[in-house]
Amino acid sequence: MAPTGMGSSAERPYHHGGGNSGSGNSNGKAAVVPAKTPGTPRREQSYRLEKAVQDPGLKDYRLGDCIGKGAFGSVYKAFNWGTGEAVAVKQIKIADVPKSELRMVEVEIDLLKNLHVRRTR
Ligand SMILES: Nc1ncnc2c1ncn2[C@@H]1O[C@H](COP(=O)(O)OP(=O)(O)OP(=O)(O)O)[C@@H](O)[C@H]1O
Repeated sequence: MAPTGMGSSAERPYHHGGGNSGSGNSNGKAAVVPAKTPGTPRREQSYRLEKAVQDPGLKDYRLGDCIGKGAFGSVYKAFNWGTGEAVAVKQIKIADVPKSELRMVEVEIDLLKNLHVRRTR
């Protein structure tokens, strides 16, 4: 995510929703969004063993288990040290994104930045 230790293939964090987490580097992007409400279908089991790269730009967050995978990235459980908020961090390896899809990824990131999901209980 995007969060961590990066060359051109590394991922840079890009986050929102609960904290002041730094800027990361310029090679990848990550988004931090509130975790979905309980009961939302997830694919947690299959990704338990995959570990997130703890990007310095996400120093305010502790990244945990991988809870899902999309076309270009992985989503991890995360915890905001400052607020105690549980969030989901999506890491996208920019090097893996075809140039023709980059714009779409940027649009998704903008959407996620403005997304605020509240727990219902
Ligand atoms: N905020 C969230 N809380 C909990 N789980 C999430 C959250 N966001 C994503 N996930 C999980 O991570 C998976 C991957 O999400 P991601 O947004 O990367 O891809 P997608 O939208 O499902 O697929 P694609 O990348 O093909 O569009 C989701 O299917 C879901 O299981």
